[in-house]
Amino acid sequence: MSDLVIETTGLRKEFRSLRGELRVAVQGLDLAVPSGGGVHGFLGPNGSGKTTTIRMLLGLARPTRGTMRLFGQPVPAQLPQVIGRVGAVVESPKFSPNFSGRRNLQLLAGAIGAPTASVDAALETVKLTGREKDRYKSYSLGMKQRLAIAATLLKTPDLLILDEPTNGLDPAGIREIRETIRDLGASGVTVLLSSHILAEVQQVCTSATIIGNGKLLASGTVDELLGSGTAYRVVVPEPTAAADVLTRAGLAPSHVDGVLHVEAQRPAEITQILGESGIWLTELTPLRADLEAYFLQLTEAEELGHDTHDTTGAIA
Ligand SMILES: Nc1ncnc2c1ncn2[C@@H]1O[C@H](COP(=O)(O)OP(=O)(O)OP(=O)(O)O)[C@@H](O)[C@H]1O
Repeated sequence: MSDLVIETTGLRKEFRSLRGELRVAVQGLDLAVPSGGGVHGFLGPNGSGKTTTIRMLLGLARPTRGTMRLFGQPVPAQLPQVIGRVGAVVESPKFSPNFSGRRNLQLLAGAIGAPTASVDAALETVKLTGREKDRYKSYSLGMKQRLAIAATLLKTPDLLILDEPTNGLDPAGIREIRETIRDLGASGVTVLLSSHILAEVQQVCTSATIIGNGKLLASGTVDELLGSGTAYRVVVPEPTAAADVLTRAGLAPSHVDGVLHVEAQRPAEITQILGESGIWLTELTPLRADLEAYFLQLTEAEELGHDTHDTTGAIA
């Protein structure tokens, strides 16, 4: 039994333009999203292939090549077996503008055979309680987006796929959606959150996959992604002794006012080397401030190396 909710191997999608040109939206993508709840970021610049990947996973587009699994089941072949466990907001859902948010959800619940109680529970989860009796057309964009998420919750999904859910929202709307997504992830639902906004992934996600030009660039927990190959500020009681130990282990640090700056793949490398010599850290801080530098570094490298005839991505 696979412990991955989403798994793609060598996934590829080609489009042919009206002029007959080949456009490769997704190029051999291996995506692995672990089960067990939490929010997994699917991060990439505009046009990097996120929506196309999601559409293929949901059976809305056919892959050119590659395999996909949801809950260990091959899709699209077994999609009918697993789709009941998946909620998705890919494009704006069609709600009746003159009905209230609650009435819209009641109709939907009736159509899919969900219990009436699930409507109020879903409204509460997305914090629309209090506004649920207002007409849909009076809702702000953020409220409409939260109602769309509520609609997916009626069938209590194990996996929720949200494609750029904060697009077009004002700062208050963005904050509310992010809180809702974080709460859902914490409640045990696995959420795939596609985004081109680095700060969003950093704030909301526990793990992430970064893509550029339809290709995998990096994947891991947000901490791992931040900690990968970075420089650290290391404070120890005896910096000279610590510098000797680190130098002997191949991580020659530089001294800055009694503080060491050390390049390492992972922070654990530094703690282990020093700990084994009986040197205990007072402080260990990544010097790179956020995911942004890492993301730009990855996507710029990809942009420089990519074949312009074969890809269509651009740096956001
Ligand atoms: N139906 C289609 N026909 C032709 N090209 C397409 C089609 N759908 C997507 N593409 C192209 O594939 C590439 C990837 O698009 P996609 O929408 O998957 O990217 P994205 O990462 O979701 O971008 P965004 O953040 O802008 O939504 C783009 O260059 C897009 O123009």
